[in-house]
Amino acid sequence: MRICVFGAGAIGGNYATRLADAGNEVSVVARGPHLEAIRANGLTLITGDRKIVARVKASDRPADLGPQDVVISTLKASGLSAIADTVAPLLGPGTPVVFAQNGIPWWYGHGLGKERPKAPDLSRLDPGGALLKAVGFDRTLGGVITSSNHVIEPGVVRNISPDRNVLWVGEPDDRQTPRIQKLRETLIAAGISSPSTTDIRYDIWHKLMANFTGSTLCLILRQPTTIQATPMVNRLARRAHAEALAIAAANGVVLDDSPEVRYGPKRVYPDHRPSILQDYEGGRPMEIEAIVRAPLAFARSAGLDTPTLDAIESICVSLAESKNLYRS
Ligand SMILES: NC(=O)C1=CN([C@@H]2O[C@H](COP(=O)(O)OP(=O)(O)OC[C@H]3O[C@@H](n4cnc5c(N)ncnc54)[C@H](OP(=O)(O)O)[C@@H]3O)[C@@H](O)[C@H]2O)C=CC1
Ligand SMILES: CC(C)(CO)C(=O)C(=O)O
Repeated sequence: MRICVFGAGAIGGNYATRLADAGNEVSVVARGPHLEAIRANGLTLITGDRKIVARVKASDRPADLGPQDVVISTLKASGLSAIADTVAPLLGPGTPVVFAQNGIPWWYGHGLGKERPKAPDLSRLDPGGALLKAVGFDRTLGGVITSSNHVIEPGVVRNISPDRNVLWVGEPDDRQTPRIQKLRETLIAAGISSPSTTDIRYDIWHKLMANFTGSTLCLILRQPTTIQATPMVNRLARRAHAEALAIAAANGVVLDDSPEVRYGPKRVYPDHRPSILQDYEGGRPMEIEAIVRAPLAFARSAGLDTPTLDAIESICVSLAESKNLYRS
């Protein structure tokens, strides 16, 4: 399969290396020293005691890479304008674009079943409707990630969750189409788990519980995910979690996500600095809109009180704005 991974950083580097190693014709859109290193030495993934090196075509100009069977965007939600501006040369007549990311995606309101309330205004996730114009809903596929990765030096990605390396993919209206089936088979053959899903929004909200109620606290405390093992922080995470569950439920997504499993004593905390904290520390634009503010827009449209999450929101926004990494 001809696959372009657009934004092959921590997550995309992991997926691109595995997909290339499995025999697909993989190209990547990357930039800066990371791009130079990929061109010089290939893309390297270190996972457990394995080291996989893949030679992939790499460019910062999608026009160099040509039409694809599928494009997988692993850009930050805050960086998706790159897709809007430059994706066109990667698109053949039927090329789908998977938006693999954390948080509420820009297309969430499209394909929403009638049994669920209308989504709130999410236009800040796609300013000016640029993604809609450049990609369109027909090509759009959702992608939900569970995998912990860091770019440890240009061209080299370390995966610290070798047993959890998942990419759920789904149509916005949850139809089980041949293109979803084929994509899942391709991912699975490359060692990326891709369970079938009949409700991609369930997976979006389920993953969001980790980022909205846990990564945000790591950001505030500038600590890895292990902070949730501290009793007082753990109580705060549980309060945030209860509010977030209520937001999802009010929007028709009833999650099977018990606080005991997510924040209970049996939980094993990987020593991972969540990507939103990595961005803050690295001075990169932060996914505040998709991970914090959009979910709270759902709370407001449902008339819910969310005092804990409101406090978390105000601190996260203030931190991000203080470094110019987000603008309200
Ligand atoms: N990292 C993790 O462990 C996890 C991340 N996620 C989610 O996955 C998504 C991707 O995150 P992650 O992989 O960490 O992000 P990264 O920043 O590591 O990867 C994105 C890559 O895209 C590059 N890029 C951005 N804009 C362009 C452009 N215009 N042209 C070429 N390259 C570009 C970035 O380059 P540059 O560095 O120069 O900006 C970077 O290398 C996010 O939604 C994140 O929340 C989900 C689970 C875990
Ligand atoms: C949940 C977590 C922390 C790891 O998968 C993540 O999504 C991130 O780093 O953004």
